[in-house]
Amino acid sequence: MNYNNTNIANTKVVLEIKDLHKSFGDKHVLNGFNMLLHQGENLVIMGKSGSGKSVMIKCLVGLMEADSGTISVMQNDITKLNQEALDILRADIGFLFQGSALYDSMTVRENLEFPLRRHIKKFNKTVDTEKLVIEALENVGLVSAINLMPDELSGGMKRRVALARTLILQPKIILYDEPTSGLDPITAKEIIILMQEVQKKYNTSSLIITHDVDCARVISDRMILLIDGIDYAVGTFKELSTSQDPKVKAFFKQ
Ligand SMILES: Nc1ncnc2c1ncn2[C@@H]1O[C@H](COP(=O)(O)OP(=O)(O)OP(=O)(O)O)[C@@H](O)[C@H]1O
Repeated sequence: MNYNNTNIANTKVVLEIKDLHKSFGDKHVLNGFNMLLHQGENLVIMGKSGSGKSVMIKCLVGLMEADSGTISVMQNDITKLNQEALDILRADIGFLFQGSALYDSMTVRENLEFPLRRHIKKFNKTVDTEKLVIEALENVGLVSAINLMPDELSGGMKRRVALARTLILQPKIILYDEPTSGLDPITAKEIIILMQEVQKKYNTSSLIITHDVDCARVISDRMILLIDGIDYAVGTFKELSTSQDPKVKAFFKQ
C-alpha cells in the first residue's frame, strides 16, 4: 500500500476495522468494510451520500452495534470492553461534528470547560481548568473570544472553538465529520491549515469524513473510498484521483 508520507506506514496502528457488516432489514449498508489508521496519519474517507459513512462512525464510537466484524482502538477490541473501559478509551477520541454543535446558552469558556468536567478522571484532580481553556483557545487563535456567546461568532470561529473543545481533552485520535461543510472557501482553507497544525503539534491521528475534494487533496496522507459498503479503493490522493475506474473517477469530477 502506498502512503504520501512513508514514515507513517511504519508507525503503529491506532484504529483498525476488519470486515464490518451492518444491514437494516434487507438493506446491506456495510458489506465487509476494512480500515487501518496509523499514528500521526490523516486518513480521509469519501463516500456518496447514503453510502454508510455515518453508520461506520456510529459503530466505531459505540452508538450503533455492527452485525459482525471487529473494531480495535489502540489494540482494544471495543466490542469486548466493559462500560468503564469504553469510557476511558472514549476520552482519547475527539470528535468534530458537522455544524460545530456548541452549546448556545454557554460562553466559549463554558463550552470548553464542559468536556473537562465530564472527563475529569482523565486528568488528575488538581487540573488547572483556566490554563487548559486558554491553551486550547491559543491553539486555534481565539483567546480573545473566551467570554463571547456562540451567536456572536462567525461560522469559521464556531468551527475553531469546536476544535478547541475537542483538543482540550488531548485526544489521541480525532474524528472529523465534514469539517469544512458550510464554510466559504477561504474559511475552509483556514480550518484545514488549523487541522494540519494540530496534527503536527500533538501527533494526533485523524479520520476525516469529507465530500470536499480540495480538503482531501491538502490534508490526506491516504484515502479510502467507501463504495458498495466496502473499502472499494484505498490509496493516496494522487493515486485515486488518477484512477481509470469509473466509480473512483466520479468522485474527482468537479
Ligand atoms: N437507524 C437506521 N435505520 C435504518 N436505516 C438506516 C439507519 N441509519 C442509517 N440507515 C441507512 O443506511 C444508509 C447509510 O446511511 P449513512 O447515514 O451512514 O450515510 P452517509 O454516507 O453518512 O450519508 P451522508 O453523506 O448523506 O451523511 C442510508 O440508506 C440510511 O437510510
